[in-house]
Amino acid sequence: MAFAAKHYPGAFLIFTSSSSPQKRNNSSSKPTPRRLLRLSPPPPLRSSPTPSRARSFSCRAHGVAQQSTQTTTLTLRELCHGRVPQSILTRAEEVGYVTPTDVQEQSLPILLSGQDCVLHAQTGSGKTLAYLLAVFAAIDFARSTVQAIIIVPTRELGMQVTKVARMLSAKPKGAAEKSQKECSIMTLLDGGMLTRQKSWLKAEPPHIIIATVESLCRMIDRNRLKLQSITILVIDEFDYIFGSTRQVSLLRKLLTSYSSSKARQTVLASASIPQHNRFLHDCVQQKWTKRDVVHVHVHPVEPMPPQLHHKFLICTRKERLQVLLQLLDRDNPKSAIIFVSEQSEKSKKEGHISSTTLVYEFLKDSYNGELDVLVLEQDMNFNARATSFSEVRHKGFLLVSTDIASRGFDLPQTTHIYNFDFPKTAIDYLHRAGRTGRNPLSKEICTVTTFITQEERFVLQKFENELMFQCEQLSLV
Ligand SMILES: Nc1ncnc2c1ncn2[C@@H]1O[C@H](COP(=O)(O)OP(=O)(O)OP(=O)(O)O)[C@@H](O)[C@H]1O
Repeated sequence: MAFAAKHYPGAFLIFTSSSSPQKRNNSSSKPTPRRLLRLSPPPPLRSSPTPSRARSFSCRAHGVAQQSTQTTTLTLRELCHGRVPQSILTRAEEVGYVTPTDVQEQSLPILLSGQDCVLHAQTGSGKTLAYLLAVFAAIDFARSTVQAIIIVPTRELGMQVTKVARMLSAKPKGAAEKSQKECSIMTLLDGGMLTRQKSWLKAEPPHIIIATVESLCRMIDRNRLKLQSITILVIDEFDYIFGSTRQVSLLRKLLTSYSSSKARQTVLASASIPQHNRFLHDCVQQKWTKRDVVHVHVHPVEPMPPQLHHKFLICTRKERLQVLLQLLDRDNPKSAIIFVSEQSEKSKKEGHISSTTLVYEFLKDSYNGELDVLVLEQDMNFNARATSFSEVRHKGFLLVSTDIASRGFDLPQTTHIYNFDFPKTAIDYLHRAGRTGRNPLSKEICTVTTFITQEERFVLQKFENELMFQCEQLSLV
């Protein structure tokens, strides 16, 4: 750190700290990553007239000398002490959140100090709890104004985050009836007229709003909602929202015109940030965040959870359904998600059957009611989507889905992922694979199997290099 500060004043600083010895040992059997963590800081962005003061924290430097041997044995309660209300911490313990995960351990001191933060850590690593604790620390329950906004890319992720937030803000067991004012949480998600929310905003504004960017901006544009009192703005899966041409302009408005980065704490979370140095620079330049935004980058040389086993199988498209059935029989998954590609507009117009329907119908016939087969895709109406989403929550299932389920979906019982159709990009692979292995404190092995044609082997190899994992070939018997 001293070296970086001396040689690159005002540039990105990379801090390297080790995780606990136990956690380090877990990764010792992993294949050697093909890229090593760069320990020296990148050169300053000379083209930038405003030097960025963003800082990067990287923990668990893999395969390089450790600069620090610091280990944390603090519990979540100790990490949050004096910042997060006691009732929230008690609830967190009641639902089983006692030991912090790596990303929580690294980010909470920064988040709870009120600094802007880019949370960059593997899928299933516990980013949601980290930012929710920061939200609860930032709001004053006694004030009836909207103080926190959490932006999510999809309705399903919004429902999930709301569930966790409400679980944390519920009254702890045995707490006095009126120990403190309750935290109210409203959702503004796509689908529906949001009539109830309009009256709610008028009568007594909630403390926290969890919203998709389009629904939130619609409320602001119609003067139903003002953001002058917000103290914290979180954008979950922000790289996905920035990547959507429909949503990006609204997001920019939200970050700069509807509220100012100076007046709020801004937290951006994702497991994938392509060109993250460039992105941090943009955050400062575009005034999406304050200049001292911190980049908490956990496991930078291991973008995917270590407990995932990656396999691939070469077969023709015609063989795929039968091969899927064979694999399901052999793997006997507790629960599995089968990812298929979204049907193109052209294919719809030509009247072809979608991959989702094809696989769903096939599996339903094959299992004949023995196993719950569900489907989720963009084109379904919101009620049907909500039904599928709540049905998969509590039991074993086979969920056939497009990439709509690949971001943020937390179904910890999922033991297997099948890429029935090949993911378009390495980032898509990472997020699909990340729907399994979602118990950050467990070492249970979960499997990701990708069906490819001979021609697609080359592309999968590229994904392996980019995401630093190894894929084992399965053969057909
Ligand atoms: N401290 C903790 N102790 C035990 N379980 C935890 C802890 N923190 C989070 N979890 C659990 O880990 C799982 C994954 O957490 P979460 O959904 O926050 O991951 P994420 O980092 O947001 O992943 P993604 O990038 O895929 O959205 C959840 O089931 C959550 O309940």
